[in-house]
Amino acid sequence: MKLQIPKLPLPASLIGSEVGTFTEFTVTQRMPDIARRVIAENNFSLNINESLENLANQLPSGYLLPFEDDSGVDVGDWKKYLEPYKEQRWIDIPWFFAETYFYRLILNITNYFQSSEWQGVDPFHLQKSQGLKTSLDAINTLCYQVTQWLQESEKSGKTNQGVLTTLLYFALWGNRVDLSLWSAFESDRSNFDIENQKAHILVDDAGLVTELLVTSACQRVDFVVDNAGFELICDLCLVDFLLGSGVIDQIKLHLKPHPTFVSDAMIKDVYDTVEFLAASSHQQVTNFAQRLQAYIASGKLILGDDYFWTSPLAFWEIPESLKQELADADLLLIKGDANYRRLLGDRHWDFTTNIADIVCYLPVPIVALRTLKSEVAAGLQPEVIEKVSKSDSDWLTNGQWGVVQFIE
Ligand SMILES: O=P(O)(O)OC[C@H]1O[C@](O)(CO)[C@@H](O)[C@@H]1O
Repeated sequence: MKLQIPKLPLPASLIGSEVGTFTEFTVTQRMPDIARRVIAENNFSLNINESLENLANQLPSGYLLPFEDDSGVDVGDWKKYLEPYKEQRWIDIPWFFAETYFYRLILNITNYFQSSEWQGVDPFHLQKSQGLKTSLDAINTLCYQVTQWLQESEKSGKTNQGVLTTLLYFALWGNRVDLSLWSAFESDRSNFDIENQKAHILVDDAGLVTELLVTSACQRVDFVVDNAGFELICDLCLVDFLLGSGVIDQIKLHLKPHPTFVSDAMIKDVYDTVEFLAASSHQQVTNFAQRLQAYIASGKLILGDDYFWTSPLAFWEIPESLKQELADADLLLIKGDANYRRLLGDRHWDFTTNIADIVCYLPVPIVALRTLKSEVAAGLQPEVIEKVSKSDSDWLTNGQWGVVQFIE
């Protein structure tokens, strides 16, 4: 029988008061910057902006701000989550809690849930839409490429495992902080530098994943989605190929129920993205949008959200109903750094810990596609750690290194 929690004793959580860490830098500097960017990029009232500024000021050394009832359906849950941390400083509580609460508090302050002129206003809308506009060339190229791959697979009557691997890599690198690795691809699509991509992957189980998809009778794959923007496009290309080539019958995307972590995708972001693609002047892009619309209309592509995904809970604290739903899938694809942190409970595991001894609580095989943007990891070989840390002192947080980790 599957365990409900990690097999190993839990190490300490990452917290903001760990001097000199990226965690400290995030809580004391990056999060205040994000709060101030919300002020700059929106037209909220003076009152709201003052409260956001107050939040920004409190983060480096101040105490958690109280949570006012704002008619969000998760208010009762948050009151419970907050109980153990009352009257504590932001830098003294677990980092994952601090971040999820911070984003929820921004919505609380900006009246996201309350009936007011700001109800439903996504404070990160500008950044999400810019993410799409700045990657137009890469989107065109990628859509063209996927269409070709689909045609080839239709002609040959079989699925090219190499193509699937490449699409998994796209889904992985779509999560990078910058798109510099794409430059070769953009200028010459036949010259997409797979070798260079591979050299930056610290654990690469892509072969195991494509083998599972192609050779076993996989019918449904679920994605725990991360960011809107270019990353979501890469994910949707993988979705398109899996459904269009008939490898998989059904895919469910698990999305966030409200704005969080700046660019995390919600159901409305998927629809906005499809609309954006449908308005393109390039036929390969509009065709891609039409295929996505058809998958959604036929129920081959399902979009769902759940408040667990915006909660401060570790992955093993997943509600039973959602866990049962994930059990319907043959493979769970987990995207991005924050979801990976949730998988590991955002704790100080030794980086060489067998990841299967931590993530032993899910009812389905999973693959984590994650570029490293935090000091959390497991399942790395000691020689890999030695090599990468010698070549890049910021390897844990600069988003230039990735993992494709499969756990059965
Ligand atoms: O979009 P991703 O890959 O989940 O990255 C978000 C991550 O980035 C960070 O903001 C750090 O850069 C973390 O707080 C978080 O884990």
